[in-house]
Amino acid sequence: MSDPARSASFFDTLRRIGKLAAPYFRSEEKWKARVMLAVIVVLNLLAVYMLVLNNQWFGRFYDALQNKDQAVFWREIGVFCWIAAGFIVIAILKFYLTQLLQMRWRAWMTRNYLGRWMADHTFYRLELARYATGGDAPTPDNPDQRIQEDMQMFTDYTMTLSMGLLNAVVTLVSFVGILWVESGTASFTLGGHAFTVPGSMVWVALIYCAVGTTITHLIGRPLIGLNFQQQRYEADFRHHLVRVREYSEAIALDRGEKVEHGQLDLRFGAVLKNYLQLIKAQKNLVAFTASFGQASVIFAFIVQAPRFFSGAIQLGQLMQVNSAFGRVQDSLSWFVDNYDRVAVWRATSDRLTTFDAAMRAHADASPALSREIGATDGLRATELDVALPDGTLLMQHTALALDPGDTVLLQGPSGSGKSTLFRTFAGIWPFARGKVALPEEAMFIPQRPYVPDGRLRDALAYPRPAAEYDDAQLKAALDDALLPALADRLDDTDTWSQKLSGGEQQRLAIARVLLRKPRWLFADEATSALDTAAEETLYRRLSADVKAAGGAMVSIAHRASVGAFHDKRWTLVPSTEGAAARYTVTST
Ligand SMILES: Nc1ncnc2c1ncn2[C@@H]1O[C@H](COP(=O)(O)OP(=O)(O)OP(=O)(O)O)[C@@H](O)[C@H]1O
Repeated sequence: MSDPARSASFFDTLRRIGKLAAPYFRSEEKWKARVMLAVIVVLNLLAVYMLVLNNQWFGRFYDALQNKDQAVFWREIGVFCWIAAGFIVIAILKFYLTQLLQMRWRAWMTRNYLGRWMADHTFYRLELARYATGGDAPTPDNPDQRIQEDMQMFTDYTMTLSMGLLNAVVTLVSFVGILWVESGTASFTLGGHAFTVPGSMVWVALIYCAVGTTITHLIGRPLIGLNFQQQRYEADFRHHLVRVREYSEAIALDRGEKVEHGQLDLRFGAVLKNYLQLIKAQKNLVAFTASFGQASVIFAFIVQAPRFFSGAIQLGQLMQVNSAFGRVQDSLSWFVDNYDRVAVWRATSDRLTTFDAAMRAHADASPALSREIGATDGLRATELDVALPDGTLLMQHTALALDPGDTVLLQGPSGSGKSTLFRTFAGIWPFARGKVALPEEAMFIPQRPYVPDGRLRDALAYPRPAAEYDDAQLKAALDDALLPALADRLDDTDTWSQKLSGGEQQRLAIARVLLRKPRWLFADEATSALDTAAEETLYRRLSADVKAAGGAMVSIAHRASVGAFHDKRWTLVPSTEGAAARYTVTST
């Protein structure tokens, strides 16, 4: 995958961020969102106004001190209390509303992305697309991280950084005026010419911060790419940990701990290596920003010292200029202070942009396979081309038909594409072309059924709600699928995918079929883990059920005994040398 953080220009990134942020403010929640944002902006402006009041207060207060004017001193203490109270109320409101908006925004964005990811098999196809060649659509890694972490970071950073920038700009505008007036005119001679500079401290601040920003950018530039990589290494590490947990039994049986440990070490090593580089880059930046910050504490005093000691200005004015300089310098240093965060923000939004673009590309792609439901009495596949993600053709110009009452055994060598043909019929395989028509949606039993954790009745009814069936129906399905021992455990909650044996999970998948009673059934190695007697009982039942319902069944099975329960054969035969596709399908 390309690294957009490195290639995109700053304005390009801003455009991307705008594109990611805008949909929420145009969504069904737009009025709530816009009003909240407007209030937050007003609160930020008010906060700056309080700073201006505070600066003016500084002037009056220090003058009172210098003049030893007690009456003014106490009056100004009272004024300060009011300013401080306003400041506190604004700070609380600002914090609360900002967090609230951020949370709502994240919730909306997460739901929106989740909806798009789960729709139209996008979650499955994006995984497939990672191995595909030839497409120019971006291929995002670790969608889980993008949905769970990036969304939170994006909304957080967008809010805090944009409000911070707004604050900086408004503070700058407000205090530049004060600084201009209070810092007076500087006169100096250079090369025999006398110069007078109005608002001298404004220029000093500008030059000071321009130098600071440029140096920051030069020192901090590597952080953008490093942050981008860091998130990816962390996600890879986490992903591998999850895989070890999921396949714990298989790994333990294989004695694969050493290999997995090595793999985990490798991934964690990548995390650490990048992190070390990140720390080093950050250290340089911290060294500079800390020096820059410290220098600014005394910088204005040094520049103003001659005017103060010559008596041209009072202590109050000196303090006011110093505080105004501090504010101007603070705002101009926004970039210096936030470089780190801007780098993370940029990396996060780049990752979300890739994810968004991949989902869009998927949604916009017109499927090469036309799939029609309801227009025929049976399955009709015509001109069917099925390929692998890398473009290799498994079968070409294939025509297949399935009529009510048919029971077909799909045969062929391992890896020839039997399951892939099922995926094509199901409409989830994107590398297929041609036409498939079905009378209604069929039910598929995959090679490895998915058994969710939780209550047994939910796992049995999956993906339908368990409430659709009563206890008698659920128990009967378990009995008929040769799982009577589970019939009394409908309300038990467990990690079924780890507790049930392979054969029990296959029987649970068959129990689902018996419960749903589909007319059109595609079973992929549905009984491969069962003994022959159980296999015979279940196939006899399934075949009788679909025939009675006026439908049909296609099964993939390697065991010859299964053939007895099927009237027809579809066979994938290796093609002759030089043929475009690897296999040809014969129907007998
Ligand atoms: N997601 C994928 N990405 C790349 N190749 C894939 C993917 N899924 C399947 N394939 C490849 O497609 C080919 C056909 O796979 P498929 O599972 O359809 O074979 P099969 O005939 O059902 O095999 P078996 O009898 O062993 O189950 C195999 O070479 C497999 O490696």
